[in-house]
Amino acid sequence: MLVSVWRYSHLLFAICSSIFLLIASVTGIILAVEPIYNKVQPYHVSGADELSLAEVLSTLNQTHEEVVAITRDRNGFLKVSSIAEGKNQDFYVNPFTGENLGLPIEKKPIFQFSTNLHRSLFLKSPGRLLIGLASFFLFLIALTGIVLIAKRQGGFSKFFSPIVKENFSQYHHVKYSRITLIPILFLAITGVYLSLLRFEIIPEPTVSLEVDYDNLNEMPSLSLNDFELFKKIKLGELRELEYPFSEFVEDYYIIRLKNRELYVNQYTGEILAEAQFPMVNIISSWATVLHTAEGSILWAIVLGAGSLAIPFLIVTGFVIYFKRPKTKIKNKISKNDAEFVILVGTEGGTTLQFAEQLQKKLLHKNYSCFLAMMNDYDRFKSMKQLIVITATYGQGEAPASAEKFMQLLAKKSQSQKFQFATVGFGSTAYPHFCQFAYDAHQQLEKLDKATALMDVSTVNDQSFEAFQNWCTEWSQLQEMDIRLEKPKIVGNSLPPSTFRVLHKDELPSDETFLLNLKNLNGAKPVSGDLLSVIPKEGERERLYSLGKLSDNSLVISIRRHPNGLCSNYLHQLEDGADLTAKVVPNRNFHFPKNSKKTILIATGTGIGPFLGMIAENSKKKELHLYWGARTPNSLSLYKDFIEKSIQEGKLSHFKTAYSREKDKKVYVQHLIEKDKQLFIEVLKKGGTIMICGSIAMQKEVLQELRSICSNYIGKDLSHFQNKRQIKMDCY
Ligand SMILES: Cc1cc2nc3c(=O)[nH]c(=O)nc-3n(C[C@H](O)[C@H](O)[C@H](O)COP(=O)(O)O)c2cc1C
Repeated sequence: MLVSVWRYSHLLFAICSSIFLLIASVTGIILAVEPIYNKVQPYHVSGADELSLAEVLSTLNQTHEEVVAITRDRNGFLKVSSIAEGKNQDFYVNPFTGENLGLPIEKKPIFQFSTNLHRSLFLKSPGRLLIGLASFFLFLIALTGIVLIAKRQGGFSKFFSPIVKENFSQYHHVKYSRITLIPILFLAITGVYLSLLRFEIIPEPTVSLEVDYDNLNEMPSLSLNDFELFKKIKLGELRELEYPFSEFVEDYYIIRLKNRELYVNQYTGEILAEAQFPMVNIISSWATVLHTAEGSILWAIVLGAGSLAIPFLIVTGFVIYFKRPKTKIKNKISKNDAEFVILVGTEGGTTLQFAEQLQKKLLHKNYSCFLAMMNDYDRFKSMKQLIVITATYGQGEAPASAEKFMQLLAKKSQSQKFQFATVGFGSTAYPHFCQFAYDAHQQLEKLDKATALMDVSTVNDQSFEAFQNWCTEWSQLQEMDIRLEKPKIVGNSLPPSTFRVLHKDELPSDETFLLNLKNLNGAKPVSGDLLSVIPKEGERERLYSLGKLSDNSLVISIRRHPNGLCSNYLHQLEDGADLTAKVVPNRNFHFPKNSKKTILIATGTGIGPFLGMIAENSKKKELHLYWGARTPNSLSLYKDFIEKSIQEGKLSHFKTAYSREKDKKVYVQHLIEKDKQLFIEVLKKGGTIMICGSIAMQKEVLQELRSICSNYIGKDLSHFQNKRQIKMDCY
């Protein structure tokens, strides 16, 4: 079924029931305290459950005047009902000695109030019905939620794989719903069951036993201690025992155990009648225990946690929904009049905002442009150019608004020829980076009438820079000049800060330099974050990976391009000059705090963020650096730093691969192949591998890692990518 159907059902059920669920869960949290409060009362006598009924009854008969009934409650406390001096009395006893331990626990007013609100909202039957329905909705919410998590994680087998942190609400909504799923399901199912019982939709039969009064015997008259049955029944099995009403043989003991009821002759100890409780009664008893946690501190805590999670999940769920960018599309040109058709695949709505910028600019330049979701693929009579801009979800699957695209492509053929271009929005934090964009592109290539204008372009983490780069390339092919505006959604960078240039280190032969910067105000970046620089007003931003050498010293490693506007702008900055730039958080590429062993792989200027990570490795965790460059001369920029770090124990090993050494070309993937034992060990022990540099290198490295994983670990690389053991920042 379509993800959108599951998602809207999940939301609809939550909207219908949220108020009642909030009331039920808040009162549920209070009521989870009651069984704990009861259980800790001093009426428990350890070992008593092993006593036989015969032993307990003879002790009670000796110590108390006229016992009429005994009850063993779910806390394991034994309560005696007796008549003393003509008065009825209830009290707890020590089953070994018969000692009176105290009066029955009285329900506290707060628990009484919460119980009434929890069960019926103080509205009697209509209230009970509403709460019953809310439980049913909770069950449906949990079911649809399970499917949504499975779809999000890429299948039921990956249900508990680590979650990529997109934002607070989304991350914690999934995280806590997974943890509390079991108690929530139990609460929902047992809640529905108890409501059905209450409304007698599930009838609870009563057991009726028949005694053969014509054959009652008073002989042989035995003492209680000699009743075979009473010697066999342990106190732990007992629920309730009623004494005979009188001394007439027609009156008998009534005994209720966990699963059956018995009548027993008061003189001979013979069983007069016996019946198993019907299955419904046993299920009802379990449903009550599971719903109320009576008698179990542990289960009360588990249910309390489940109740506590419900308001949290309701709030974060609504935040996710309301924060979602709007996905309504406005078109001035009809689909059959447009030469340019932009189709969007989105789930969270952000990709649409990028596409809207492109549509806006095309319309502004008087090109006829139509924008729609990929699920609205149709015959577009005037289309000359198709632009597919799509996110990827699950494990490389289509987002909600593109789920029908592949089928529609096959169904609705265009009558004219057209060109197409595909842009994938995704995140390298996921194993199948932009997979759906590649799949859609491949499918389009198969159409007779369609010709690909360019290869698939990818945009990592909604990078406006990457999208703008694609747009520049695409518009040049159209002989247009399009400069996009940043969509509002791309606002997660911090406000601009001023950075003072402390020092510049240069290697002219490699056209590479290092800039040491000091942040004069504002942002506190972490190594791996990005520095966004706009070299000239109106120009697009360029991003550089930051390394944090100390609180006062940041570093970026830059390759100077002959006509590169930004690299030349940065290059001409002298020591002491100020630079205005923004820090863009890049949380998927921060140094993993909990990884005991980490391998860093970089080529060229990709080493920049790693310099910071090494400098910050004051705990001297095992850290390996693999670095690829053209010649050994390229190392001179970093040599001193690396040697010092090795001496200080901040870097464990350093290995280089040079691609332009006389007769042997070595690339980082060759080093990985050679050192595969280390890579196997790091992956197996939960360590992390971080990759920074060119996309081409990333491809080769991933290929090498993939074969190590399948040949030597017996697992797919995606297993480790899912566990966030592979982190990448490649460009
Ligand atoms: C549950 C989930 C699964 C994702 N799976 C992938 C994936 O397999 N490959 C990928 O490149 N990106 C994946 N992403 C990242 C999204 O494609 C990316 O954040 C995109 O910009 C979202 O665009 P949208 O807001 O238009 O839906 C996933 C995101 C989420 C929340």
